[in-house]
Amino acid sequence: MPTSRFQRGDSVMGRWPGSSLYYEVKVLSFDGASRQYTVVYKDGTELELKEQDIMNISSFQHRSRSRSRSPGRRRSRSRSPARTTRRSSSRSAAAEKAPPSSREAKPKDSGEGCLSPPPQVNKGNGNSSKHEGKDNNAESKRSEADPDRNQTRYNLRRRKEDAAPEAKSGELQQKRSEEVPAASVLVPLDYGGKIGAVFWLLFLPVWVLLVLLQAGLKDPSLTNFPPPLPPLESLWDPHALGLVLLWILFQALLYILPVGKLSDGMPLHSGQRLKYRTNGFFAAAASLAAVAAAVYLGADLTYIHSHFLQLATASFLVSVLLSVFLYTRSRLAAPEELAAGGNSGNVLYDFFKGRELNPRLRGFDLKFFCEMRPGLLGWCLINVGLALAEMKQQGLPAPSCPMVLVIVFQLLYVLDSLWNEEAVLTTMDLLHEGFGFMLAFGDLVWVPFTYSLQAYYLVGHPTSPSTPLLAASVGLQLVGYYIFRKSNSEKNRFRRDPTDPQLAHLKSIPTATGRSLLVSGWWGVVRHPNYLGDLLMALAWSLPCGLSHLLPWHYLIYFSALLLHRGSRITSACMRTYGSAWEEYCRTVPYRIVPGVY
Ligand SMILES: NC(=O)C1=CN([C@@H]2O[C@H](COP(=O)(O)OP(=O)(O)OC[C@H]3O[C@@H](n4cnc5c(N)ncnc54)[C@H](OP(=O)(O)O)[C@@H]3O)[C@@H](O)[C@H]2O)C=CC1
Ligand SMILES: CC(C)=CCC[C@@H](C)[C@H]1CC=C2C3=C(CC[C@@]21C)[C@@]1(C)CC[C@H](O)C(C)(C)[C@@H]1CC3
Repeated sequence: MPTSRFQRGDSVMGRWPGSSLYYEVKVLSFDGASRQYTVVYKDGTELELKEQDIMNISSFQHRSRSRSRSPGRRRSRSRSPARTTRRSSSRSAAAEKAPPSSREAKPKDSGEGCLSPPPQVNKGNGNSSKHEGKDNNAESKRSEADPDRNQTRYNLRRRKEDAAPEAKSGELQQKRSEEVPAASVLVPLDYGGKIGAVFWLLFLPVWVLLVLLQAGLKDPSLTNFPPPLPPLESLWDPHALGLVLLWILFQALLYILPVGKLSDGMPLHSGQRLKYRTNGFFAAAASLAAVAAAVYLGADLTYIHSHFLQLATASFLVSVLLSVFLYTRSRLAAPEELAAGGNSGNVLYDFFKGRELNPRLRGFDLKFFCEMRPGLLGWCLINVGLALAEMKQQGLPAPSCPMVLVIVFQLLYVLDSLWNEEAVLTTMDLLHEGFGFMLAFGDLVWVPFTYSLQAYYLVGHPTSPSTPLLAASVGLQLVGYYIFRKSNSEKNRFRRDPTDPQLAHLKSIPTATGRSLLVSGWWGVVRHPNYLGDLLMALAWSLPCGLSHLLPWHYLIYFSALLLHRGSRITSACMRTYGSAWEEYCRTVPYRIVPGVY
């Protein structure tokens, strides 16, 4: 190899095709004509890499290993990312159980074998877009017709002794779980970075206050925005705080009761799987019984309407205290326990975004609990209180038709998420997000007090929507719910057990991480079919409130923005994790949310 930078036998870092991950490899040969190196990974996988994808080991920052509190968090030297990539077929089953993505890696806690060199890190993120869009339809069709093409793109050659990896997949996964290196992928700052975090920290609470005040106006037209501010002390009510705390503690009690299933979370970076008590439906039933008993004993639920701002303020205080607690305890957490991007070094950004991935108090999972219980069930309770307030205020014998539709639709949404609580364990927040102010505030304030805006609006603003509008609303809810549930369950089932016989008809693309990407079924229609269903439902919740004001459309507008942003974050993160396999997915499934449109 006269003109090559590296010689046969040299240990170098080789970039995994299409990703920003580098693994330690040994040079086998160099082809001067194509300027490609043939390299071999530690597990024997051979791969041809372009010259520019090979780097000197010394150019990588091997940061010092951090302390680890858990024996499960051992890192070892890299095996090939292809280790569990087996075949491209409708199933890449065994591989699916490999440990989670590099997205959970911590920049300051690099493993030894799989690294991203600082200069390259962000380059990979933008790659996907060039493959997206209508122009790739022809390519997409070819891919769909022949999914095996995906595998050949990686140009893998396996050593003879690895030729039948399926036979020992169980053992292999076990090893991978223990040995997976921490890929040191630097995650770009989100939400506008440090300045953005400060902005959101101030803006979100103020926005909730303004929106709620606006909804209380007799004429909540845009011309009357912003509404006059009340004296700040009127927002504070210790009784409201007591009720909020009582509600949260009651939900916590239900959560810890040894009732219902203990579900496995997805494998963590260490390979460990956390257990989650998924008794959400039981909690809903018990809450209903408790509220019914309270009403029977004389509790007046219209208090919720008359003290809406005070209850929201109390919840806000709880969310701030919780965020401070989460941030403080995260300073004591081992780096392995932090979410990717949860350690920017900027206090306000980290406080906002959240540092720790799965903060737990003796098995009590704070993130899962807050996301699924007090806020979601609180939203339903608030809706019931608002329906009673509507009857009282408007002198109705029963809630109005729009009110019934809105609260029944939303109740269905919440009960469905609690019935399928296990599926939440494969969503983005549970898998990748740190728990900080954004989620604490989102779960405890934003969800219960802004998601109930339609009902709050209807209390003071009676509407009489036409029958076709109401029918459209019911239709959208049913169709949206069907798409939402089917797609979420399909992905959850696939992530949990890719060999599930019910998914045998589906095609998937294997990826370098060992997990596969669904490329047919719901996830072959668009890349975020669950968002499509969710958005249709959001539309169904606003329609019964009519078109006179923007307020009842607040959820749809915010939610569209949230999902567009989430979609792009998922794209960037999956691009970092899955590299060219994700590009292949984007080519095969060119549309994101609305087939043929976006
Ligand atoms: N009502 C509300 O306020 C909100 C509702 N939602 C809803 O929550 C649900 C979950 O949303 P969200 O967590 O954002 O996103 P997803 O549930 O879609 O989770 C994204 C993850 O799914 C995995 N994934 C993506 N594509 C594929 C594929 N083709 N095959 C297999 N796995 C794939 C990836 O994880 P990996 O590969 O790492 O496993 C990806 O990071 C949605 O229905 C959404 O509408 C979300 C936010 C707010
Ligand atoms: C503006 C702001 C503070 C945003 C924070 C975002 C959070 C409000 C949302 C992030 C993901 C969420 C999910 C749900 C509620 C809203 C938040 C917390 C969810 C629990 C709603 C019910 C669904 O069925 C769901 C379980 C799929 C969903 C999960 C994501």
